[in-house]
Amino acid sequence: MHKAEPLKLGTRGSPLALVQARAVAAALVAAHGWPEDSVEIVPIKTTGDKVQDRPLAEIGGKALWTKELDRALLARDIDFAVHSAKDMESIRPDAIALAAALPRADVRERIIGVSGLDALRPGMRVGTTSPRRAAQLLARVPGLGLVPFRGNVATRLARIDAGEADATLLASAGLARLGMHDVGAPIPVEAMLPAPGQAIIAIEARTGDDTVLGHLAAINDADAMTALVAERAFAAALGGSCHSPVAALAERDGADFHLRAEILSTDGQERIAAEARFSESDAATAAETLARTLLNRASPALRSLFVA
Ligand SMILES: NCc1[nH]cc(CCC(=O)O)c1CC(=O)O
Repeated sequence: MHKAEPLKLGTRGSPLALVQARAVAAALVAAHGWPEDSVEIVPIKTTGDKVQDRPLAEIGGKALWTKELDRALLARDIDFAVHSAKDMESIRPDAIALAAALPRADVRERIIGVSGLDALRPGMRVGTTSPRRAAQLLARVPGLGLVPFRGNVATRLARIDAGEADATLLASAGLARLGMHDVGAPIPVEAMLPAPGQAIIAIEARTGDDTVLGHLAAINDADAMTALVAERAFAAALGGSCHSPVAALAERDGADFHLRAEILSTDGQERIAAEARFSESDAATAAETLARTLLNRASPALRSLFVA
């Protein structure tokens, strides 16, 4: 049974965020057989959207994508919030609960501007402000130039067209959701491991709001949620900031899950990778153990990028 009052879905207002919000609204309406207008999309501008000219790491990190949505959620201006899981801090307020994850899209990165990773040469310029992407690229091609490249997907593509850099990297999932299925070349995860949460749309609601949490449970994808729990527990256990180059990918493998992860120095010179197998019930503990293993193998300098 659905009440007359629509459920309010909070989202950022970027084109990608709005597509993702519509996907969540459509999934909810379909799962419950509700009328179209039973979910209202409420776009909310975040600090991350307002400040476009500086790297995220410099202006305060991932909280800038969530703060205004958190506030609206706790003030009951919205009933739940939709996020790119990749953009969420690894530690979230206790009053906010991870309610559901949509089925994961293509986890791969795509390279735009050149034919593939192998085409990159020292001295070429790649546009990115992601410490992970920068470090992964520098690990492969020392001497690569990096230019700061923020802004939404369309802006970044326009900057390549304008010659501001030779290449850039974007998540395949975001491009596909924007209808750009053929832009750039996909990079195998073996060559470039994605960010924790990449290609997962996550939904948060108020802790204890059992009505809303119950509605959202109907659209949860159990495998995506398990992967997300593992990847986020890994990132949280590392204790890094948005300056710390971290990659992690958990995937179902038969009855179990397989987690691959790596941490890198900012210049890509040091790269520590490891993997683990785990069952659904111990996603978080297995990921925390893997994080400690990686930190133990890291040099003091690399470790200092993580544990305070
Ligand atoms: N940092 C911005 C962001 N957040 C989520 C995606 C892509 C969609 C996803 O991974 O779910 C993107 C763009 C990109 O990095 O290419």
